[in-house]
Amino acid sequence: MSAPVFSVHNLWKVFGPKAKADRVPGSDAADLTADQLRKNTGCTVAVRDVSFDVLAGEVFVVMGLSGSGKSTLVRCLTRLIEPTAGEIAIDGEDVRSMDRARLRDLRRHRASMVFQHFGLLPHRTVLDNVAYGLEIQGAGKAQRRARAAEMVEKVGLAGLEGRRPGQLSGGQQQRVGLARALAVDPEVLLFDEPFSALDPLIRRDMQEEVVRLHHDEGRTMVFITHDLGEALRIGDRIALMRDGRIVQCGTPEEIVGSPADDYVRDFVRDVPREQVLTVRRAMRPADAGEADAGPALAPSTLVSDAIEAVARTGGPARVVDGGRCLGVVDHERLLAVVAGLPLTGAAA
Ligand SMILES: Nc1ncnc2c1ncn2[C@@H]1O[C@H](COP(=O)(O)OP(=O)(O)OP(=O)(O)O)[C@@H](O)[C@H]1O
Repeated sequence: MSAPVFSVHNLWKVFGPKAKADRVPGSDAADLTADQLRKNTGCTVAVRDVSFDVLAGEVFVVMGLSGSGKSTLVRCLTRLIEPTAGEIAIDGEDVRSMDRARLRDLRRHRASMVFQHFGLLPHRTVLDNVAYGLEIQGAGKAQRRARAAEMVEKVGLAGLEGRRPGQLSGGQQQRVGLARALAVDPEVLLFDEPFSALDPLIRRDMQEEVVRLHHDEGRTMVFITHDLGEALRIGDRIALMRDGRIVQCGTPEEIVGSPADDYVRDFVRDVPREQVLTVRRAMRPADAGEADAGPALAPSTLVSDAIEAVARTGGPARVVDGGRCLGVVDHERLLAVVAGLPLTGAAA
């Protein structure tokens, strides 16, 4: 397992008069309903006793309905919003005790944010917009133009360097925002619902772009979305938030295959399970003779692909890893996944 980049422990953010807000974490007041707390103290709990790690090289998605606390949580990571209580570390360094200079360095070099509203400078060209972050960092002109040109190419905007943001589509503008964040080569990219203003096709395009960039570079990413489909497509792990809490944190397969409670179960109810769950989860132990016959599938094969293999041959398929048969999937197991039935007697 890789090392954590961000490590968050018992984090709280309570909005409201500071003297009152500071007393809420861990107190009885924290258990009041949102309405009662607001009436009694003027405070709102946006993030409530949250702990998680973001591991090096992963896409960590923070998902939840509007108002669940996603933006507040992610803004707390670099103290764009000051946390009320708890601990945050980046590469083991305490973020809450950083002074202004160190914080500036954190935001400029180590954890850059890509916002939903791209924040592009309207009178500057694409190239100059991309170079902007480097300019703030104090890089020389030749160096920043060369680096910006490389990033423009990387996000698929080659040829449009000289345009102004107003001459670009929404998707292209978002690519400029992405290139600008990448140009400073941050350790972590933080995305706050970057694609929610885009139409669905362009949005899909940008999701693929993020996944591609991630595969090419292995850069750590924290990605906020309220769209479950988006979370499942791009997330290595997903933290699902509700009322400021993380109700479940896990891989898409864990969230869809083993929802932690009724809220999560309801949230993922309409997900096509066969497109998220793998045969590793669906398989059962092989009976005598089954370990040597039938098509072989890697454990990471999606159930939807396994259905095709099993339908074609008529018999069970083997789940094979490094030459070893881990178990088998047959019609019954695969149908149980599609139907959302519990998988009893799993092989692993
Ligand atoms: N500056 C603020 N002052 C008071 N309350 C706030 C402030 N910012 C956010 N909140 C409240 O904190 C809670 C969490 O808000 P937040 O914006 O983090 O949610 P979100 O999940 O990002 O929502 P969305 O998807 O709509 O952006 C909400 O109840 C919100 O009203």
